[in-house]
Amino acid sequence: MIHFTKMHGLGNDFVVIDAISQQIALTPDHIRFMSDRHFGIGFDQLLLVEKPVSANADFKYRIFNADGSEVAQCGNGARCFARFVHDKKLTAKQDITVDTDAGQLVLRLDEQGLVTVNMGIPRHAPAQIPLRATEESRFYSVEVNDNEKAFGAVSMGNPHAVLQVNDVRTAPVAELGAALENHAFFPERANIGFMQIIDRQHIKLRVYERGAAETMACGSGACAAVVIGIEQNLLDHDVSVELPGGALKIHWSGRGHPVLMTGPAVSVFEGKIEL
Ligand SMILES: N[C@H](CCC[C@H](N)C(=O)O)C(=O)O
Repeated sequence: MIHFTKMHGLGNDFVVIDAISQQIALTPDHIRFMSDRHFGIGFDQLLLVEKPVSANADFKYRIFNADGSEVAQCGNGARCFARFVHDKKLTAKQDITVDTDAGQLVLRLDEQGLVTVNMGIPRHAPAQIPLRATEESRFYSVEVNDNEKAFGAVSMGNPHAVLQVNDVRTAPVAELGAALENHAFFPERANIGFMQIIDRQHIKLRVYERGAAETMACGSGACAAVVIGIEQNLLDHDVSVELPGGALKIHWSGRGHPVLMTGPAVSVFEGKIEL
């Protein structure tokens, strides 16, 4: 029997499991079953809370997409992680350091119940995203569905491509998102963002996520869109990102600095499942 908590960050939903007090051995098939919204529990990602790897960290944070793939970053999940370990009294710290497969994050729960995550320093080099490109560029382009598509790309610990669109409501998220997610240009696939610039401090964004399809919100996607928008000189350093599930505040001071993301994290229900 596995005890879990169902949570969400702006509608990007998660099953969160304390894998410190419970012995967990999940296969990709287990994860795909649990993520199924008809035959399982239903989630975009599954988050495991584990013992830290580094001496200075409080926990290890592991992330699995609905398709069973393990990945190294999930921004909305990081906020829920902070709320989970706080509510379960696994820590009394306000600033929580977690190890991930892409480095460390620092999570801060504030008095209003919002969580600010230091999402780390963006990676721009093609080999770090990764991309099948030799030169770094503010705009890449590939042919997809017989059309040339231009986009910015960055890693927040996971790969993101961001296209600018005139209106997110009419953007071809499902079709173009799926085609680009699996394009050969991305050796490890990619999360695909569709960004509408409102002004230099406000964007609207929809994200077709790697391994989960379109979600109500994508925290690392919001960070990636702001970084790419700043790199393309379209945005200032503090941006409100409006996603279908709600808004995130993103701050980035520029190259060599970490991205800070602030937003809510909600627990919905407790459950248990027999696999
Ligand atoms: N689909 C992402 C992981 C979840 C990211 C998203 N839920 C977030 O809030 O950052 C990937 O495969 O890299």
